Amino acid sequence: MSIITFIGAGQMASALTFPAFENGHEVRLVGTPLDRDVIDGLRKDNFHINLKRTLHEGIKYYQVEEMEEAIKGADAILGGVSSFGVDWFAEEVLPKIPRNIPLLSVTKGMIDQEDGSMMTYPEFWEQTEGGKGLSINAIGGPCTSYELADKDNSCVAFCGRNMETLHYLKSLFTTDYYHISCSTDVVGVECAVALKNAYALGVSLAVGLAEKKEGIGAVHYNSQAALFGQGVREMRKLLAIVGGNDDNIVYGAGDLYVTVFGGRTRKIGTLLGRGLSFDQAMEELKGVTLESIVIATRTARAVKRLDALGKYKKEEFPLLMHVDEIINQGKPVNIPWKSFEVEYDG
Ligand SMILES: NC(=O)C1=CN([C@@H]2O[C@H](COP(=O)(O)OP(=O)(O)OC[C@H]3O[C@@H](n4cnc5c(N)ncnc54)[C@H](OP(=O)(O)O)[C@@H]3O)[C@@H](O)[C@H]2O)C=CC1
Ligand SMILES: O=C(CO)COP(=O)(O)O
Repeated sequence: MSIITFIGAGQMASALTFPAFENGHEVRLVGTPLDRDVIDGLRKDNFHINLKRTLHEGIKYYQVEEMEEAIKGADAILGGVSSFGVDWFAEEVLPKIPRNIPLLSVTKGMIDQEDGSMMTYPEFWEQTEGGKGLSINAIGGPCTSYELADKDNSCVAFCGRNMETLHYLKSLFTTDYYHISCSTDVVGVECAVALKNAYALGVSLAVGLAEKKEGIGAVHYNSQAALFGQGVREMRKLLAIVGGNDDNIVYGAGDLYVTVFGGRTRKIGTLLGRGLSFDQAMEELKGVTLESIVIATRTARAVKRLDALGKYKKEEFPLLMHVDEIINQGKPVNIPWKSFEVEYDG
């Protein structure tokens, strides 16, 4: 038995308590300063108010002030914040983690740099004062939290610098429904699964466009599939730009699929497609975790920098550029269908 301390009681970290606890490990779940009500609720009856699932009896719950006690004696740390908690995690959590135990993070996203390159969150954390010398690993791949809690079969990737550490982390979480590949291509896995959030917004515009035309509930798959295909094409190019292995497109495309059908990102794309302005859509979705806005903005900024430096042409990313126009310039949805046409002679 190992002791695993989960920091951040969001939906995904809480869902991951299922495989960990079922493997016989001691599970300690620590809330962030924003998770107070979540932890209070869990202490009462094990019900997670956001995940809407009852966690296993026997999990230990901690408020943020009790974090150090929860870390004491732990064999591994699971980081559960979203992109919005990345700085808090760097400042308040990383310095408290003993250097001899590994961190596994669920956070999906990347940070754009001045030179147009993109940095993964593990790389970012490794460079912070508190992250120096820590083994920082991450989870990517298609897996929505509530379906993991319901034990639907999921295939994900754990990535990090050291294969032995990844094998250890895998041994903690692997079950007959949670299937884990391991990869030392951190930038490849992380880039693929971060980008899917930007493109999931793009694909779900078609969901809203169909509803705008024919009423709520109307569905058309041709347009969704066209945007899905274009999204995969642009993701592959971006994967090549960051130097990730092309095979990671499996995690990116799989994650795009699950997010379009079951993710929160679908909600914003749908509202925009129906004709709401970006501000109206954001107002309607107040309180929902929407990382797609952050990653689409950052990736588009990186592409525009690369274009300005003469390294790549932004016209090669028409879907990303349109998503960026919608969310950052208040432009209406007007999918650039013709720019998706290509010629291949050869
Ligand atoms: N949900 C899913 O199905 C999946 C999610 N992921 C990834 O996991 C990560 C977490 O997602 P998920 O659990 O769903 O998100 P949630 O919004 O449920 O949880 C996010 C966590 O981060 C905390 N947090 C948010 N903002 C801050 C902040 N400013 N300072 C400190 N803590 C903060 C949250 O506190 P609070 O809840 O109070 O806001 C919560 O503990 C994301 O990067 C997501 O992409 C990966 C796979 C699947
Ligand atoms: O990452 C996810 C599934 O793998 C969840 O996506 P959302 O953040 O859109 O819910």
